[in-house]
Amino acid sequence: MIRFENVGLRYGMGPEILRDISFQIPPSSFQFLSGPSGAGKTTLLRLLFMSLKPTRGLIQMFGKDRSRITPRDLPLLRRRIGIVFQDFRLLDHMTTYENVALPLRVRGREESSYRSDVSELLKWVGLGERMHVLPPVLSGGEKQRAAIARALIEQPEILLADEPTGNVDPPLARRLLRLFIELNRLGTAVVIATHDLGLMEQVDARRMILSNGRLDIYD
Ligand SMILES: Nc1ncnc2c1ncn2[C@@H]1O[C@H](COP(=O)(O)OP(=O)(O)OP(=O)(O)O)[C@@H](O)[C@H]1O
Repeated sequence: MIRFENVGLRYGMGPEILRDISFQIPPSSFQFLSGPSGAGKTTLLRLLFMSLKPTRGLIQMFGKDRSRITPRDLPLLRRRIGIVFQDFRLLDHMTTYENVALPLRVRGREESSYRSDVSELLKWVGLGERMHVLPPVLSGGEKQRAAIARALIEQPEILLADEPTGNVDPPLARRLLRLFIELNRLGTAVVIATHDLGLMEQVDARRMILSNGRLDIYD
């Protein structure tokens, strides 16, 4: 589904943040992406989301060569990727329901065609009672779950999550992890960037560890 070969990345004239990174993400796989602060986890997620281009190496996304993907191709390809950013990026003037429905509305879908899907998904992440409130009223964990629901509404083939348990207490972190595992069982590939060792110990999953620009993989 996704293949990186000898990928390198530097910002501007700075040092290479990622060096000779090679890995594949198979469909329906589950992996943690870890490493010390500043190791390049967010940078690698941005390469996977195609919001950055590598400075060298080969990336294939869904069988397409990244260097041949134009800005016009991006919206369609990105629909196959769900992403949860570290800072959630919810729109404060829209309700939780409207935030989650937004990707579908932007595509011109009629509300009647997706209303029940959005409600079901919000119930699945445990926000059934909170769907009509504005994000500023939500707790950190609720915002996190709203951002996850928004990333999932288009049924992506892969979910990328940047420190999804960064701002939540351990019971909620376990609950979010169960949600990701359940999603993965339903067939979605999952990449969770985290430096929470406790979280990683709870699942027997592939670990991709970044340090000093290099990537080690433990299957
Ligand atoms: N837009 C940018 N321009 C220049 N340097 C950047 C940019 N974004 C990130 N960096 C640098 O790249 C390195 C990797 O950053 P990145 O955010 O990918 O690390 P991270 O592993 O996600 O860190 P954390 O765990 O602290 O979130 C850091 O040294 C950072 O300062």
